[in-house]
Amino acid sequence: MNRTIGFIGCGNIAKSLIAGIIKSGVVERNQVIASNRSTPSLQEVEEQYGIEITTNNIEVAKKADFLFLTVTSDSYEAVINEIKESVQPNAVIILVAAGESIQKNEHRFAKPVKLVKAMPNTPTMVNEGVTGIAVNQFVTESDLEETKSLFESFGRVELVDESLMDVVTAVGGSSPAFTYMFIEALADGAVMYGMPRKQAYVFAAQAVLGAAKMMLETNIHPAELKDSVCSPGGTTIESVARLEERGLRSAVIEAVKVNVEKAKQIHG
Ligand SMILES: NC(=O)C1=CN([C@@H]2O[C@H](COP(=O)(O)OP(=O)(O)OC[C@H]3O[C@@H](n4cnc5c(N)ncnc54)[C@H](O)[C@@H]3O)[C@@H](O)[C@H]2O)C=CC1
Ligand SMILES: O=C(O)[C@@H]1CCC=N1
Repeated sequence: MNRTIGFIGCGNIAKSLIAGIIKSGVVERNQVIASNRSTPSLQEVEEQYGIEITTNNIEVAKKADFLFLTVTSDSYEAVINEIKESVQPNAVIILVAAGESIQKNEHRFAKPVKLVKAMPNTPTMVNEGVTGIAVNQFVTESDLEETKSLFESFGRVELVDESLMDVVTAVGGSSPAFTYMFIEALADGAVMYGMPRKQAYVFAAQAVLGAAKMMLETNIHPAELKDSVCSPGGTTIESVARLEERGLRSAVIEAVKVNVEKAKQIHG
């Protein structure tokens, strides 16, 4: 891709996206530039990925064909006011922050700009991301194709109606955190019975990875896949019954609910 990719804000999600982009080879290292308020995270990405770094947001805005706004939502207004006169007229600006809508940010730019609302997740770093995207009316078909191939270079992409973006935040953006909690708990159980912790993490993480892959590759309903693990009179159904008793499913559904409510609060 003969494009410059810019990041304003170089925290956790920017670092995951930069890793995904560089590892995929979709652009060369010298086609990626990132800015941040402070330097430690910039030095980290410079050392690890050899990209260009700066503490000057305007420099990034001037250079970027694809401009990721990877600061948290409380900095959006200030950052947009700082850069809005410097962005390239044809730049595609990618809003990554939870609760930041296309409409709110069109008002901030106060001129026609190509806006993409994107909600990625950190597994982007290892080429297994999932990103939901929605676009405004100034994004052309070819911009959309390029944007999709950028995100596809490090994972899956789903085009969604913007009204579903807070749900994407919960089920795609935040859910790796819930999954790590599940993996950790599974490993804790194994450690309780004497398994070395390192080995317990291998079993727990690989089982989660394998189960997810099996579902995506076979398209079999998760209930059917679960049933095929539960041998009659066996061990698994004992655990399934206990997880139901302790409300695993309703706890997870509640987790999605509070996530969506929080995003709505950020919308204002
Ligand atoms: N962490 C994640 O897994 C995901 C995060 N997001 C969204 O991305 C946004 C950023 O999240 P994180 O990366 O987790 O936060 P973070 O706190 O790790 O990164 C934000 C970075 O922006 C920098 N920053 C703040 N104000 C700035 C300014 N005026 N100019 C330049 N840099 C500035 C901070 O120094 C920090 O390094 C959030 O709004 C979040 O909703 C979206 C998807 C996944
Ligand atoms: O915690 C957050 O607000 C962001 C959104 C998705 C993942 N992290």
